[in-house]
Amino acid sequence: MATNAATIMPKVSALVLSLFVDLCLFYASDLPLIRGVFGFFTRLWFVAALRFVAPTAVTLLILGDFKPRLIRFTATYSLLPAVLETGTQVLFREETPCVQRTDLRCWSLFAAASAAAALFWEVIVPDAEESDGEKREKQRSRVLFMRVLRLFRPDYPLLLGGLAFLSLAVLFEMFIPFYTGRVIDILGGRFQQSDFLSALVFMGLFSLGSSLSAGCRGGLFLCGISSFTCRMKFKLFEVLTRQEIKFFETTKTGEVTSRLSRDTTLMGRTVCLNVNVLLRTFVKTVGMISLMMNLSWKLTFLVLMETPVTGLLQNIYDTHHQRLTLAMQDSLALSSEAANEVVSGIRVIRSFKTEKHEANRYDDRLTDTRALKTRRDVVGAFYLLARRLTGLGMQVIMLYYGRLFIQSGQMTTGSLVSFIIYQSDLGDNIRTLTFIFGDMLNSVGAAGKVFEYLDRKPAVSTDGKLKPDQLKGRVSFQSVNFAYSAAPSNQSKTVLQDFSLELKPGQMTALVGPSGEGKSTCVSLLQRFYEPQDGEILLDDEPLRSYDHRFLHQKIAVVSQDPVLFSGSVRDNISYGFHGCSLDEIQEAAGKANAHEFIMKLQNGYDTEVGEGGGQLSKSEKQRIAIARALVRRPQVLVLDEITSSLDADSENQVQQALTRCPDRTLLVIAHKLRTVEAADQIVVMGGGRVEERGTHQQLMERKGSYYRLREQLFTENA
Ligand SMILES: Nc1ncnc2c1ncn2[C@@H]1O[C@H](COP(=O)(O)OP(=O)(O)OP(=O)(O)O)[C@@H](O)[C@H]1O
Repeated sequence: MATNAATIMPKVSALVLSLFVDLCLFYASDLPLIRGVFGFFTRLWFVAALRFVAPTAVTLLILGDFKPRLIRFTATYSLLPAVLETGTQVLFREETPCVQRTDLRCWSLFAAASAAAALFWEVIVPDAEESDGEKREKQRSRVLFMRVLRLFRPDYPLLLGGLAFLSLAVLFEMFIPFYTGRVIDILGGRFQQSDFLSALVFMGLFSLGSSLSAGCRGGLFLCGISSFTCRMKFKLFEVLTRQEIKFFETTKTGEVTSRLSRDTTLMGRTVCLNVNVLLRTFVKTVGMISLMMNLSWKLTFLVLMETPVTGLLQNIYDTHHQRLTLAMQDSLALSSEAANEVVSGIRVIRSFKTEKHEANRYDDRLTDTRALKTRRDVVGAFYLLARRLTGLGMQVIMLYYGRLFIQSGQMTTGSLVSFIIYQSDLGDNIRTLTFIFGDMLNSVGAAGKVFEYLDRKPAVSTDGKLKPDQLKGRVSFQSVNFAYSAAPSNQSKTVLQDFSLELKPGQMTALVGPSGEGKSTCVSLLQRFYEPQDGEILLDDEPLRSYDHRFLHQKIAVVSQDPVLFSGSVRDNISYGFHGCSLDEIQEAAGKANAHEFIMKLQNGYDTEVGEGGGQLSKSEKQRIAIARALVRRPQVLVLDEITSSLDADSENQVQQALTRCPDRTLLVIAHKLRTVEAADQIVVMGGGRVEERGTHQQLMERKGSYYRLREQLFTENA
């Protein structure tokens, strides 16, 4: 109860005080002193402004804020008398009874009319109550917009040039209708050759100036936008390549490529073009209104009355259009995602013969997009119809009064023609000005997506600095716990549990265990693709994360079971990421990997192109190039993850020999071939995310533990 009173009292006080102030002003406006000082129209509009400002100030002082609906009501209420009087004077050359004496009935009438108008507005276009979230969203849009503008900084000279030409183009353009009117007047009145010629020359000059400036403006803006887009694409690509592996596993390829190609382009274009449109429209509108006022201020006021109606139409249209456009963008993204999936998985699709199914799936998504597009177009068509009808109605009224003004000698035919040409553009310009700011903020949606990636800090940091001159290569996993997803909501199981392992320099360790026990996960952790949730992985007693990223990957080299090659020559692929190595070093590494011979038989030897993803080579050849790529950096720790599965016995022997020839290197091998594992100095059997057994082949066989029991399951060839 007490709380209610506490909230109601300030509101009642604000209302009473505002009414009091307003009534004082209402009566004061009729004082002889005021009438004596101001002219008729000046007094009307001055009092209107005071009657808007005073109650607003009172309410603000008492309540501390001013709701939009209250602003609308106060504006209508204070301006209505001035608009009515001006309109009556202009159109009928009479005064209303209300202006002749201050009458409380007039005051009540205006108050009631404004209340009715405000009520009508509330019912037709109610204020969307802005939640905190929406306010934050708007604030965020503003910040994003300013950030995009700041990123344009290197292109400011181009943009400023564009703006200068923009202003020139608009100014020149504005004078063309004026001279059109003059030509008509000259033709319709007493024809004067010199006047006619000078009007034509000016018209021609202004047209030429406007076209040239518009061309330069467009060119400079487009250059600015394309330079910005290139910069953004590069920046984004750089940031993307630094992200951790998990990011790529959880983010769809379509989404990443769409940000790189579509959103970066959209971001520069929409923001830049919106600023362009805003400035152009502003300059044009101000210029047009002044020229129109010059031709006939009465007609200008009449024309401006159309603005609230078109504003309302635009508001309704924008709300629906934006909603449908967003839905369409999402739907388009889904379609391109479906297409991407098909292209990348075409082999699987072919082998399962699901081409028809995939085509239907794509078609379904296209149908959704089309339905949304149709709805958006229908809304657009209705809006266009309503806008045309309003415009047409206004033109009829304008022509009617224009004729009256010509008859009474207040205008010439030429001025009316000029006026009509200006008017045809004015509505569009005012509409654009009213809504462009909102549009500008909405257009940063794409920028928001790009910034989301640009600001993303990789979960696995790569800012270690350690680069020792000497590295022994001792690796130890110390009580490592790891799950692919650490989020409690995610049901992903723990892959490594209290896992400890020591890899010594000069020793070969074989990691064996049933499928899915976490062998490859150990390798991924060693490469720092992921960070363990608990425990530590040390290299020469220092945590892996403290090493310089490039140094670490040079010292720990991994050859995986499914190596990836990039398009380029064999030589490029072997020296990939290890710039400055000589052909001799490359050939030496290729020799150790048993690849030199087959490379020399290729058409261009080491300069032969391997095709996209190494598609022109066999699996074994790709594998051997990948081994050479690892060996060329002379790594201290070498990891071979099931490489022997795709090598023939001959290659396997050669590689094995080459690897054992380097006595200081730490070697970790994951293999399913007993022949490979037998040679290891230590065999580690994994089970349940832990080390179950360790020892040499001989020791483990004698122990008759899990290694002995599982050997049928562990190795592809029989023991
Ligand atoms: N990127 C990943 N995201 C989530 N889970 C994964 C990921 N990679 C592997 N796993 C899961 O982690 C577990 C261990 O996988 P890992 O590939 O390390 O086993 P593995 O012992 O090397 O198996 P294999 O001998 O078949 O290669 C499996 O249950 C697997 O499903």
